This record gives sequence, structure tokens and C-alpha cells, in this order.
Amino acid sequence: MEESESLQYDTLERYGSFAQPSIIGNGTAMRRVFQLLDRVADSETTVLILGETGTGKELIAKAIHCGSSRREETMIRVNCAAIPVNLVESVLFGHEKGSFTGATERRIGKFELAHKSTLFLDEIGELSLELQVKLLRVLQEKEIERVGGSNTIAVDVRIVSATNRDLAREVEEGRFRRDLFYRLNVFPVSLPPLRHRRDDIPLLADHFLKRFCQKSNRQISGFSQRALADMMNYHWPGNVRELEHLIERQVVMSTGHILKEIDIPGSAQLMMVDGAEPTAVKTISENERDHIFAVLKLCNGKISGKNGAAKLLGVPATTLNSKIKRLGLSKKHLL
Ligand SMILES: Nc1ncnc2c1ncn2[C@@H]1O[C@H](COP(=O)(O)OP(=O)(O)OP(=O)(O)O)[C@@H](O)[C@H]1O
Repeated sequence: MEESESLQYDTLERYGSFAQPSIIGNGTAMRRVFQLLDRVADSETTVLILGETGTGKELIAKAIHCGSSRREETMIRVNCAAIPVNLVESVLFGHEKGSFTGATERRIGKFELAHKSTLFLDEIGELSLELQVKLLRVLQEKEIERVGGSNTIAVDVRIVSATNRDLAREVEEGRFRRDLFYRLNVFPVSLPPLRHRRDDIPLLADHFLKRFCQKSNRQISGFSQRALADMMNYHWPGNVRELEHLIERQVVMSTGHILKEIDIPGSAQLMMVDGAEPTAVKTISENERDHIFAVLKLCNGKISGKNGAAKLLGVPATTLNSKIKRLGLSKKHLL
């Protein structure tokens, strides 16, 4: 076994034993990430994982949890972007029966569920400014209050959070509280996009090939040179997740013993042209936020009425107001 190979397998053994699936990577960037994980996993330190969508942030969070003394407990994950704005507080902190319309039962929040364990706050950049204040208080006091409750409940929770946003920029632009950022960003772990760690592409492709062959009972031994070259040259805007899904599809479609061709998405803008980097792909919500911000600026912050942003955007003012709230925009950002 070559030296480079042995490091990969050491790493697999270490993280693969508790985290499923294993974390694959042998290039400089992932070695650095593994070093950071070695230092931080078995501690109580708050970790912030940064990286584009599909780079493996959740996988890293699981590895941190599984490498810690809290591993016997289940890691609790909250996707801050997926919960309706009006429910986030209740999901995080729980609520008492009758505390609001629809609260027919007492609900235990994720903080309480994560007592003695790890709470993974995914997409933390999507949290409204109002909730950011409440989260900060909980992190400082280490106790929560259920919505509609009058008692405080002590919680012992290790926080690992993740975002695909540039949180430092969000802070500069007033969309994310500086004090909360400092509290979460105690130990940052940055996951580079797949196009910046091309060395890992063959390893990852091979890993997914084996996994999907096993799952679908196929016998495919590897890739043609052409298929490998195509994968190495593609820009991978969806990162490892995109590669994983592509290999799964190819395995299902394939009839031969090697994958001769890979059906790389053909969009010209997304391909590497003579090694030049294409423009970074923005998420839909980033685009939405930037667009609303630009229109609000154009309308001098006016939302409703004839010259208001709602009319220009073709939505009712109430819809725009709730979007503004959800996106954490406020008038002071427009000045
Ligand atoms: N280094 C890796 N080795 C093996 N599998 C990986 C690796 N990185 C990512 N994956 C796989 O890619 C998929 C996407 O990873 P994950 O969900 O952790 O990404 P993410 O950064 O949290 O994405 P999002 O920001 O969209 O939530 C998962 O199926 C994960 O198992």
C-alpha cells in the first residue's frame, strides 16, 4: 500500500468506525480537515462548519459528534432553513400546551432533546435576527425557556453549526449578529468546494461506485480514462452530493463492466473553460435576498404603495414583509 493510500485508510478507520458513511479524502485540503477534526472532536468546543452546498458539512458534524465523549447520545439536527419562521422558536426551545393557537400538547424542543449530546444547527445563516438574539441568550446562559413557559431549564449541549453563507460578510452587512458569530465561530472548519480538491474526485467516485454497485447488485469494476477525465474537468457546482447522485444514476443506467462515459451536465457556463473559474453559483435564497435587497434600495425602503418594492416585485406587501423578516433584512441595511 502506498503512503498516500495508507493515510486515507487510517482516516477511514478512525471516522468510518462511528460515522456512516465514511469521509473520503486524501488531498491536502481534506488532510487539513482531518487534522482539525482530530484536534477538536473530543472536546467541548463549539464548531462552525463552512462550505458550499454538498461539500459534506453534515458528514463532518456527525464525525465530530461520533469522535466526542457524547457519542453514546443521538446527535440532534435542526435545519434552520426548513422550519417555518413562526415555528422556529418552538422547535428549538419547545412550548407549553396552550401557549399559542395550535399548541395542543407540550412540545420538547431540540435543545432539550440534545441535553448531554450535540446539537447540529444546520443552515444557521438563515436564522432571523430576532431568533439570533434568543439563541445567543441560550448559549450564554446555558438554559432555555419553553415558549409560554415560566421556568428555565438547564441544558448541557455542545453546539456544532454549519452554513453555506459567508457569515463574516453577513455580519458586515448587518444580517447576522456579530456577538452570535463570535460565539459560534470558536473553531471554524472550512470545507473547500470539490473543484478546489480535484485530487479527491477519483477516490470519491470509486467509493460511490462500490457503494451503489453493492446496493443494486451490479458488477462494475471502474471507470474508463475518458469518464475519469470528464469528471476531473467538470466544475461540480453541487459538490460531492452532485458526484454521488451522478454515479448512482450511471450505475443504474450502465450495462457494461466499466463506466465508459459519464453523463456530465452540459451547461456551458458550468464547465471549466481553459482552466478558468466560472462565476460562483448562488443558491436560490441568496439570489432572492440579493434581488429583494436591490429592489428595496431602488425604492428607498418603501414597501407598499405605488412606488413601493412590493408592486415592482409583483407580490402583496404582506408577502414581501414576511420575506424581508425571514431573510433578516432591515432598513438600516439600505442606508
Ligand atoms: N468526503 C466525503 N466522503 C464521502 N461522502 C461525502 C463526502 N462529502 C460529502 N459526502 C456525501 O455527499 C452528500 C452531501 O453531504 P452533506 O449532506 O454532508 O453536505 P452539506 O455540505 O451538509 O450539504 P448542504 O449544505 O446542502 O446541507 C452526502 O450524501 C454525504 O454523505
